[in-house]
Amino acid sequence: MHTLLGKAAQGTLEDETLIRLDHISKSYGPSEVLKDVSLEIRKGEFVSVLGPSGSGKSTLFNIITGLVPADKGTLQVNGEIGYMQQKDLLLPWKTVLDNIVLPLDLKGSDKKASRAKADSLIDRVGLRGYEHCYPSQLSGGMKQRASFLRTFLSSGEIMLLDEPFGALDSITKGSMQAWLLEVQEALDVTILFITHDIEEAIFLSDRIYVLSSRPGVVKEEIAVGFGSENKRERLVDPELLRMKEAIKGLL
Ligand SMILES: Nc1ncnc2c1ncn2[C@@H]1O[C@H](COP(=O)(O)OP(=O)(O)OP(=O)(O)O)[C@@H](O)[C@H]1O
Repeated sequence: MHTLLGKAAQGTLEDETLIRLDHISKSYGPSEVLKDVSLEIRKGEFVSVLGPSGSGKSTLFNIITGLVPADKGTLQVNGEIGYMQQKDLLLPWKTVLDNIVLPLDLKGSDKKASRAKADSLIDRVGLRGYEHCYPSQLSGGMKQRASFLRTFLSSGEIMLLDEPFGALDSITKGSMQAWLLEVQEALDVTILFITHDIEEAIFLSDRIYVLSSRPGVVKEEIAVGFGSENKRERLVDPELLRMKEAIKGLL
C-alpha cells in the first residue's frame, strides 16, 4: 500500500479496499474542477464514476494514477493500477501483438515471456488471428480489446477505464459491455470505470458515484442491487428505467 498524498489518514486500508479517496479537491488556476470528492473501491467490484462532460472524471483518474497532483485530500492505493485512457493510443506502425506487449518491453521484461503471456490471453479478448495485423486493420471494438489487454498485462489487478466504449456504435458498444463483464470475471480484476452514459453505468456497475457538473461533487453513491447475479437481466428489468430517471434527476 502506498499513500500518494496528504499527511492525514495514512491508516492501513482494510484488505478489501484497493483505492480510497478522502476529500479530494482540484483546481486549474481559478477554475475548480473537483470539490471534496470521497470514494472507495473494494476488491472485485465494478464501480462507475458517472458525470456530465467536464465534471472532472478524467482529472479524478489522473489524480488516482499520480499523473496530476490533488490540491487537497488524501489518496490511498493498495495494488497496481492499469490506466486505459479514452483513446486507444495503439501505435499504427506496430502490430497488435507488439502494441500489447509494449509496456512490458519498455519495463525491460523478457521479450519471449511477454509474448507468450500475451498469446495466452489473445483468445480471451477475441483477437486470435489478428496478432500480426496493424491497428488500422482492426474494428473500433477490436482496438479497444487490444488496448484493454495491453493495460491488463502491464498492471494487473486494478483497472481504470476512461470511457472505453465512448466512440463505438451502439451495437458494438452493447457487445463490448457484455464482453467486459465476462472478462472481468475471468481475469479477476477490479474495475473503476468512467462514463457519461447512465444506462451503461447501471448495466455494468455494482456501485455508481454520480458527479455533478463542474466542479465535480459526489451527488450520490448508488448500490445497483437488482440483477446482481446476472447483470444481463438488468437490461429487461423495469427497475432500470426507474433508476435511470432517478439519476437523470440528479444531473
Ligand atoms: N491540464 C489542464 N489544465 C487546465 N484545465 C484542465 C486541464 N485538464 C482538464 N482541465 C479542465 O478541467 C475540466 C474537467 O476536465 P476532465 O477532462 O477531467 O472532465 P471529464 O468529466 O473527464 O470530461 P469529458 O467527459 O468531456 O471527458 C474541463 O473543463 C477541462 O477543460
